[in-house]
Amino acid sequence: MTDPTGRNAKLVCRRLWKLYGAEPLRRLRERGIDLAAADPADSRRVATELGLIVAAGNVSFEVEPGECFIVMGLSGSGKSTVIRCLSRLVEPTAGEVELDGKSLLAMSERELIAVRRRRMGMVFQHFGLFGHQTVLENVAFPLKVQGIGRPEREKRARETIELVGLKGREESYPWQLSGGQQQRVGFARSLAVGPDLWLLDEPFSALDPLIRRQMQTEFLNLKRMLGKTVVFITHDFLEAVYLADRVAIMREGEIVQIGTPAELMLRPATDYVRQFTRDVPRPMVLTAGDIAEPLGGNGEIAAGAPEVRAGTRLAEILAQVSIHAPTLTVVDPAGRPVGRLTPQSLSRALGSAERPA
Ligand SMILES: Nc1ncnc2c1ncn2[C@@H]1O[C@H](COP(=O)(O)OP(=O)(O)OP(=O)(O)O)[C@@H](O)[C@H]1O
Repeated sequence: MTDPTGRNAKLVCRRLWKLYGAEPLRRLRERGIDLAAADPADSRRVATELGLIVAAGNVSFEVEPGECFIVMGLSGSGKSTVIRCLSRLVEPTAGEVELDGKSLLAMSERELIAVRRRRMGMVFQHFGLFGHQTVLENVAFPLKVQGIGRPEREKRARETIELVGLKGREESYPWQLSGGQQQRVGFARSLAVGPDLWLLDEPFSALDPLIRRQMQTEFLNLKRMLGKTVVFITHDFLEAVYLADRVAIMREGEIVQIGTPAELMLRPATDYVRQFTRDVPRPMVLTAGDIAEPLGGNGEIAAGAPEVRAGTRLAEILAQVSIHAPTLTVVDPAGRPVGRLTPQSLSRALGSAERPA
């Protein structure tokens, strides 16, 4: 699908519903509800009256090529349901999922299996490794399923194992590895087929905090290096703001807000979102560009004002200048002025006060 700006979304999820309970579509129809056309609030109300569980209710988002899109929500909010619907491991009740403009819901079982095997890489919380197979066999497995001969699949598996930092452990069994190493095998296995969509369902939740932080950094490096389009599920807001280009916050099967980490922090749509943003160390997440004030009417910049790149984190700026510093000129990567950073905007961003709309 092409969005209004003419860009092509890699993945589109539109008006997706997943209702648990007996014969949801028939029973909703009897009550005059067509999920595709009805007002979502009416659909939800009637579904609830019928005793159905709304695991996903009217979920819509688009993911750009190369974007890391994180779905964040507390337990039971519907995150796993959504990510499973994207690959049809869970069959949606209604809605649309498109990968590169092609409907996944319209695909035959055969086509779907081919897409899953060749174009999607999936990582799960509990690693999902085969305990009786070596690291090499685990990673080569998806290639074996594709019918690729042993020499080629082992070559590719070894390359991917090296990519995730496990060179030398090819002959180990999962039980001989730490949790972090096991998840690296999970990553390698999901990447071995060279997928263009990488789906990760709470990949770090089972890891100790320190290992988790290390794996998050390595995930970011891998993601940057490989340029994959990512949909990532987490219940940890800090993890989401650290890793995401954009975050969708879910509650009771619905998306409450979608935005960049900075947008969620500076302009939370509801108190629910605001609660998550409270504990985030703002200087570590917000950048000069996020809080820059517009330049004057004719793009004037203060004469002699020191420059700072738009992508510079506030923590870095604070380490160099005092909060009482003069106004800074914010410049884009080409050095063009794009805004200004005043002591007031800086202190407002660091306090709890939100930026005026
Ligand atoms: N197979 C099922 N049958 C009935 N209800 C289900 C089923 N799977 C999920 N649900 C319900 O759907 C809702 C969303 O569940 P889901 O697992 O998607 O949430 P989640 O945000 O991923 O939670 P968690 O982080 O605990 O895994 C919950 O109320 C859950 O009980």
